[in-house]
Order: sequence, then structure tokens, then C-alpha cells
Amino acid sequence: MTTSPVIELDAVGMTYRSRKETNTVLDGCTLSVGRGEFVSIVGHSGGGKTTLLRIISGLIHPTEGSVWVNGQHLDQSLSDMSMVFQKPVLLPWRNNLQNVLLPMEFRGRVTDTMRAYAMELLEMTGLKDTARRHPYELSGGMQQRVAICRALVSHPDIMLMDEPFGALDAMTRDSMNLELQRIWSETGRSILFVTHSIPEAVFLSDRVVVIGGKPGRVVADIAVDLPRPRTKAHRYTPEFYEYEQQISELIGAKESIA
Ligand SMILES: Nc1ncnc2c1ncn2[C@@H]1O[C@H](COP(=O)(O)OP(=O)(O)OP(=O)(O)O)[C@@H](O)[C@H]1O
Repeated sequence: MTTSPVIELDAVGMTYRSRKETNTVLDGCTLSVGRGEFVSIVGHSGGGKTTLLRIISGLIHPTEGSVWVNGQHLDQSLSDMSMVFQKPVLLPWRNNLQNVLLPMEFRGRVTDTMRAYAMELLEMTGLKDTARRHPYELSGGMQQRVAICRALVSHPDIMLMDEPFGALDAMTRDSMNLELQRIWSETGRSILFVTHSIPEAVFLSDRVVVIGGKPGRVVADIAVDLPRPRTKAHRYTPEFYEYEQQISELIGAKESIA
């Protein structure tokens, strides 16, 4: 995809320092995400993937290099990003619609238009009938869909997703992959997605970025040239399997990957 990048990282490095030790987690990471692109990050456990997302979200500052969002240095950027975590982190005393609307409440008043859009998102993710119910009445997969609606409600340019389906069973995860592909294609968001699952990364992504080594570096950036929309049947094609193999070998620890 030849679009101007919404996220650009130039030689980003991160060293965590405490009184007792220094731990260099990332070194010289250069990568970009184009507008409307779906990019996954894979790599071994502890390799710095979450650290990279936290840097891009502005939660922490890199100790080396620079980050640009929509062409502006991250410090000056007004760009809108939202984050989805491994756990949905919903407020149990609020109904699902109120949970989705939470970011709008933080920004001020919730208008009828916002409420209507939140309902639209719930409908798009098959949750319209659960709007007035509470999170504890939903399955884990449904709760994660509420969290995704909450991340979309502010019309963010960019969604950062940190292993959002890691806690789900295999079947729910597969259907969430299909769901996310549909949401992504319908909303046109740029998504940076961290996962431990190579099949999930291949299935969803335009590109898969492999972080490897210690400290973590970008060891490969692989364009996934498979037709869209992807279906479950694509997972069983030789082309899909070849991508899986290539990425497994690059990570070099095939058996530790889900
Ligand atoms: N706030 C912190 N202070 C000190 N060290 C940290 C901090 N956060 C993460 N680390 C260390 O940075 C390294 C990378 O952690 P990170 O969570 O970014 O990796 P990851 O690739 O997301 O791991 P996983 O796949 O297991 O979730 C680990 O060694 C971790 O202990």
C-alpha cells in the first residue's frame, strides 16, 4: 500500500533504568504504518512489543530516536489514537453502551449523535441487543467487542491493539479475527496490532513486522500479499502456510508461538 505514513519510528531505542539495573529493550527500531494499513508486530516474549506500543501511544518516551504521528513529532501531535488491551477493562457498574461512551464522557458532553454512533458500533459488532446489559452478562469475546467499540467511538485515526484476543479460546478468536477484519475494512482505521499468534498476524495484516534479538530490533517487515476479504479457507492455502513458515523461522522459536 503506497500511502503516507500515519506512524513513523526512526531508530527508536528504549532502556529502562532503575537504581539497580539498566535494561535495553529496544534498539534502532525503524518502521512505519501507512494510512488505512493493518500492521502486526510479532516476536518472542519479552522482546519489547508492548514497549513499542506504549512509546507510540505516548505513555512512555523512547530513550533514543524519534516518533512521528501524521507527520508531526509525537510530542506535538494532536492525533487521536486509541488502545485495546488484552483484557477488555470495562466498568462493571456501567451498562455496555455507557462503557462504549466513556471516552466521550471524558472529553465533555455526550451528544445524541455520539450515542447514535455508539449504538451503530454495537450493532456492527452484533451487540445491539446487549446495549443496556452489563459487562458481566456477556462472554469474554463479547466484552472484547465492547472494548473495541469503545476504542472506535472517538473516531481515532489510529488503533493500537496489544494482544486483544490473547485470552480467548481458539474458536472465539477466529471469529473475532473475522470481525476485526470487517471493522477495519468498514471504518478505514490504521491499526497496529501486537500478537503472539503467527496465523492471526498473517490472517489480518497487510504487513507483519518481526521484532527479534536482545535488545529487540526490526528483523523483518513482510508484506502479506493475500486477497481480501480473507476467509477461514485462506488459512489452509499453501500461500498462507508459506507466510507462517517464513515468520516462524524469522522469530526462531516456533514452538513458543501460539
Ligand atoms: N516499566 C518497566 N520497567 C522496567 N522494565 C520493563 C518495564 N516494562 C517492560 N519492561 C521489560 O522490558 C522487556 C520487554 O517487555 P515488553 O512487555 O515490552 O515485551 P513484550 O514483547 O510485549 O512481551 P510479551 O510478548 O511477553 O507480552 C521485558 O524484559 C520487561 O521486563
